Amino acid sequence: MDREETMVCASMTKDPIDKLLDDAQSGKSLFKNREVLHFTFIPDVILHREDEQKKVTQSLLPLLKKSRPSNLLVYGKPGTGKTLVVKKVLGKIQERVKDNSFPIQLLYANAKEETTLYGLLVKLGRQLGLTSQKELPSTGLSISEVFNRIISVIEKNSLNTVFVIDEIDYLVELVSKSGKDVFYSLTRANERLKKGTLTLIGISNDLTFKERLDPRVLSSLSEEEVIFTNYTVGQINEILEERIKVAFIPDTVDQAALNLCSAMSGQEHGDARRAIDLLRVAGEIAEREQSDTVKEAHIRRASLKMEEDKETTALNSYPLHEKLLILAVMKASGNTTGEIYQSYKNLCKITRQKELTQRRITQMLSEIEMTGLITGKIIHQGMHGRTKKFNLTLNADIVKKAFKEDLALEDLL
Ligand SMILES: Nc1ncnc2c1ncn2[C@@H]1O[C@H](COP(=O)(O)OP(=O)(O)OP(=O)(O)O)[C@@H](O)[C@H]1O
Repeated sequence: MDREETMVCASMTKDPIDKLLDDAQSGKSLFKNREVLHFTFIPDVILHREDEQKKVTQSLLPLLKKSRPSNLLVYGKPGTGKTLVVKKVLGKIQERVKDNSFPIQLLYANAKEETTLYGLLVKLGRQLGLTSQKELPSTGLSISEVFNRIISVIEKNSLNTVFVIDEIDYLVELVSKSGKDVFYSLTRANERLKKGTLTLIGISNDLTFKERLDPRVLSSLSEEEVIFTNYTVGQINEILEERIKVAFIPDTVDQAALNLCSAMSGQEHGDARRAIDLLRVAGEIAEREQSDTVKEAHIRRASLKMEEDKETTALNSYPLHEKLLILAVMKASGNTTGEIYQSYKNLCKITRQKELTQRRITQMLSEIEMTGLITGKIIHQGMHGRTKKFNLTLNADIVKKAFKEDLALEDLL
């Protein structure tokens, strides 16, 4: 075997892990600084949000003058820069007041990440220094006691606190399960505080959530309001252009790819988060392929991948019987509720699960329908009344791939 043949042979037999690592080390990178594409990055310039930045700053100005600002409610569609603007304004204020006698303490929690109101309050309490289980146990106290302990620390240390609660609409759900009055108390905490202050900033992307609030809570939560409008496709394009300058090596993102990315993210309501995510994923795909630039095709593939990832996450988060039911829709001989139930019972038999009643399964089908993974249509059958027919909206391969990890479903895939 001559030298060339030996090399060809070696590259054919190369360990697949080594090959990938070698390619990554020797190959060119398209990114200059990948971190700036992460959603927590705060850019120097926030484009097209001049008005909103001014309003949020004005509303929080009293902090600079050592007094308490009004509670503030910020709302607008997802990815319109709400969190970014609030964090930037608060960061700048904190920078200016850190040496004076009115230091402010920022506390941040995302209500969507918590499953109980108790959990949310504990998260805030920990940031106030109630770090031990003795000071604030993770479970077991009444909600009002947790709240009292938070208020006591603020008072004892004369703290000027700003509670930022992102996705506050989820708090409404948490509150409806327990502690209605605590939400009210939180918005009115200042009336109770003899020393220190508490300002609440609520951020929401559900424009209808206000209608679900108790009017008393609403009036104190939204003493001031700032509404974030949607970005246009052109604005998204400019936001992306700025981000590309700091994230990518010059001239590595094709103009056509940039335009497509803005158009895809701007179509619905101008979601800057989606646009930046799409660009990041496309960049990773292009880099993996060792392409010289990010092209339109990479944006399209990134969009498909993100859609698939979202569906896979949704599918995996279902409990076992919902998963069985989705597979039953896929495998049923027809698509009426009766045929799907028959198919579901078969799958229960194979997996040795105790089947649920038809009534419960019909209800479950409607619940899954609401998430969009299946669609239902009522069919009128003349004198035989009417029936509902269900279809999967997803590609069957995505379902199989998602459920592959679930050992209980092994025999069905
Ligand atoms: N005007 C802008 N200039 C630069 N980047 C922006 C701008 N608006 C939003 N972004 C970026 O878009 C992403 C989403 O922004 P942000 O988290 O502020 O949105 P949001 O309105 O709070 O969304 P959600 O309601 O879903 O939490 C972040 O990465 C942010 O840096």
